[in-house]
Amino acid sequence: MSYPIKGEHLHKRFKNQIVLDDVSLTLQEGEIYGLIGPSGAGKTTLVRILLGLEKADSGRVELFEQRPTLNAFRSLGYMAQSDALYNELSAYQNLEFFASIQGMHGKEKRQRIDEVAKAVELDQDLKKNVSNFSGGMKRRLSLAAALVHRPRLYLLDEPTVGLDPMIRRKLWTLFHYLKGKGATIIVTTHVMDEVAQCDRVGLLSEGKIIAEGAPKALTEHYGVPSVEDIFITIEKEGAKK
Ligand SMILES: Nc1ncnc2c1ncn2[C@@H]1O[C@H](COP(=O)(O)OP(=O)(O)OP(=O)(O)O)[C@@H](O)[C@H]1O
Repeated sequence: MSYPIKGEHLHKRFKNQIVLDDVSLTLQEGEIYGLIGPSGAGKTTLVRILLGLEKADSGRVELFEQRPTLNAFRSLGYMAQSDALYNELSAYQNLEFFASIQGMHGKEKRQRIDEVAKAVELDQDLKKNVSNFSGGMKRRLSLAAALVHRPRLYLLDEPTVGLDPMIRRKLWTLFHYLKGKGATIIVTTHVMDEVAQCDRVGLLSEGKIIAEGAPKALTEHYGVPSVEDIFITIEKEGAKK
């Protein structure tokens, strides 16, 4: 079994606030791993450190079992929480830009842009300027940009925020399809019905992973109806000590 991503003993502080406190996690190839936690728990910071966009104060990150290299970064697809799109360009031009910086060109690039645009149901909107897009359309375009170079590992930070339930469901079908093709996905979410679709979840609270495992096994272990209740149970246990 190979590990597309491994973070060991990660610590991060912003000024005197401890944001990550000895976090370790290892993703297995071909799994969907959900990073769950209340607002401010440190999910985005963790994802950014795993990606190399933020530096940990201490700890170690490996991508595809090596210290991160530029080549390894080319195998990543990142969808940030806020859309990093060019508003004055069309959706097509945006995808063309992201495909080009990943070294794609010619017919392959054009075909791939059509493919990813269809996958997120924006194929009819490719000529429109992004400034005319709704929030949900921008989210979908950001996802298409993360998919365009066929990465092996996806880091998706709240990919479905602001999307209606139908589109959300379709995107999850797409995530399962990507997984079926061998991709590994780490996804942050607040949406509890999405949690159940993950192979494993890590519960992040105040900068620590307080529980990790398959959603069903976790809820059974804690004897609670939902993953959300695990946070409450652990908090109550902590308060008793
Ligand atoms: N660049 C920064 N400078 C200072 N503080 C920061 C910075 N980035 C994040 N923080 C703080 O670190 C904490 C964790 O933030 P982070 O964005 O990782 O949380 P999150 O779990 O992703 O939250 P959300 O679900 O709301 O996106 C927050 O208190 C945030 O204010």
